[in-house]
Amino acid sequence: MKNEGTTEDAQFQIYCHGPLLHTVQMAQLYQDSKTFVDMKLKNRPEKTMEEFNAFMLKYNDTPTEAEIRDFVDTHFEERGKEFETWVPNDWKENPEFLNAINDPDLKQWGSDLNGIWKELGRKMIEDVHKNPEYYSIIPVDNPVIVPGGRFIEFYYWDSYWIIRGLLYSEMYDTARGMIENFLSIVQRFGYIPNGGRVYYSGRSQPPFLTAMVKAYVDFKKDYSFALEALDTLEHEFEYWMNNHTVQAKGYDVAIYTDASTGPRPESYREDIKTSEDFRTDEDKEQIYTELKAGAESGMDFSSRWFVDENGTNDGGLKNLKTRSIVPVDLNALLYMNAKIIAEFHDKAGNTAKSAEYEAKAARILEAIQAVHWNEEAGVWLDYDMINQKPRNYFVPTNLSPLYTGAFNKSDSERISASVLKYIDDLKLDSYPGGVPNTLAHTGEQWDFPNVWPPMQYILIRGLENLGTPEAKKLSERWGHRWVKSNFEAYKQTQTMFEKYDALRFGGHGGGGEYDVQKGFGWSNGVIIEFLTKYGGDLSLSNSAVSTVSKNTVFSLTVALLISVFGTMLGRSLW
Ligand SMILES: OC[C@H]1O[C@H](O[C@H]2O[C@H](CO)[C@@H](O)[C@H](O)[C@H]2O)[C@H](O)[C@@H](O)[C@@H]1O
Repeated sequence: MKNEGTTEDAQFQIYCHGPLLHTVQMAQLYQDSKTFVDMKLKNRPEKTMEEFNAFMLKYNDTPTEAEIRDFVDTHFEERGKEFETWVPNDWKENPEFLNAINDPDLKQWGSDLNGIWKELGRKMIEDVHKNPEYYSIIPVDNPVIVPGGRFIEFYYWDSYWIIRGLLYSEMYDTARGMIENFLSIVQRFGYIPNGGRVYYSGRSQPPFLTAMVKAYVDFKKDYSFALEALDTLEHEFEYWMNNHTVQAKGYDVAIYTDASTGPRPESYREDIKTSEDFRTDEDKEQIYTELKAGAESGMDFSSRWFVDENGTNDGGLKNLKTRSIVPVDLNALLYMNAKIIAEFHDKAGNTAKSAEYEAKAARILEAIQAVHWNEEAGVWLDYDMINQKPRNYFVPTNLSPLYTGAFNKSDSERISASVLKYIDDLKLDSYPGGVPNTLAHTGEQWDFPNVWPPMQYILIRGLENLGTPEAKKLSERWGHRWVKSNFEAYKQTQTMFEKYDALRFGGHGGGGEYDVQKGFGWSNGVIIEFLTKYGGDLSLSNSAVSTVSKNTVFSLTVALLISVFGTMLGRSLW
């Protein structure tokens, strides 16, 4: 809640929480709930609120849908008004990475993807800076590359893969500008919101800012940028450690959570519906928080966050218990952040500070080992604080410590053997379209059979990082397959999707609360990096199917049958 009577409060009541938002969103004027909260105000927020109060009085608090539509048309402009056309001035027709690609069709695709950056660029008009209270967009100085589709503003963790892609495309100024926006947001708000809208306040996304700075510095060999950013990176790190940690098994561990009130503004009606079976206001508020914590994890939504009465991952959104599950990835990421901050301090000659962050990293590593490593499963697992037990369900993040380096390198051989056995036991190598996000068929978008680019990246780079010949071989195979499968989808549709389908080579994903989105920032970023990495060896003339194991056809048939039966029975059989 903001100070009553202020402009900020009126803006908050319109876009974040209050009767106006409730009235409009429940009237279901638009197919996508996000449309309304992206619209610009025609008058100052205080005046809009005054006129809304008069409007409600006139219609006895029960205006019809047509009257609400009329109110919205009179007081709001269509979405997208905050941007002007912008072509990044550092865009290059022929960045060097294209020369690393041998296959002519893949090279052309790389060039197409490089061209898509121009379509995904957004620059705010001057009026946003002068009159920010008329908009839900968070003003930032530099233009950004957005994910695409309905996502016309920055998203925190998406930007990591977008920035990496930009760096391979040699768009250094755009990449740096986006990082500088994030640094300034941490300085202004203390943390980075989920996305670039005021209605995303109260929750963040997996913390990748420090890794963004590291990526930039590694590309440009420009440590001075890291040193300028260092205070802010520490600030963000401490924000997570101070506001997101709980105790599990006697260790301080981080969880995803949320600090706002009410349903998600951008999915308001959907959250009200989910809360219908909860009786008290307090219980409704609890489920809203679980939903928003799920959004903070980036995996909104997934059986990963369901805990039913038996302590399993069965159920649906009503069973969300995001805040009671200690997530492997968040703790692994915080470990990586502490290590990078220690490295930057070391470069700056701040020996004591460097040691301080090394010690923080060591404590996080100890907690990851004690809370998440599971000898029986042979991998890291999320931890259920309600039932005080590990959650033995597959999510790619179970392998995320490999990517962030949160494992004991001297143990690589042993870890490699057990992780590869885990992959084999779960037949994770058997899906032609990539490794699914979970094995639970719930209809949620972060569940089976959807495959997400950031998770393929973390798996592929993590196995490479593990460093044994077997792990590296699998990493490469999955890398090749991911490129070929994305290419197949592109060849058929001329489109890059936000998510793909494990069961179909070249198939795109679906499910969840909105239609599959096209564009798409992180998908393009991951492919540009992988084309650079594998482009010398990859050829489209090798049959796609030859890149997957011999079990594929059998496993695929079984997977399809289970999916079909699961859908017929209306529940997960996975
Ligand atoms: O409107 C529903 C949700 O949409 C976003 O989440 C999804 O898209 C993001 C942008 O690509 C991505 O970062 C996230 O992982 C996706 O699940 C948004 O981030 C959510 O807060 C929002 O409720």
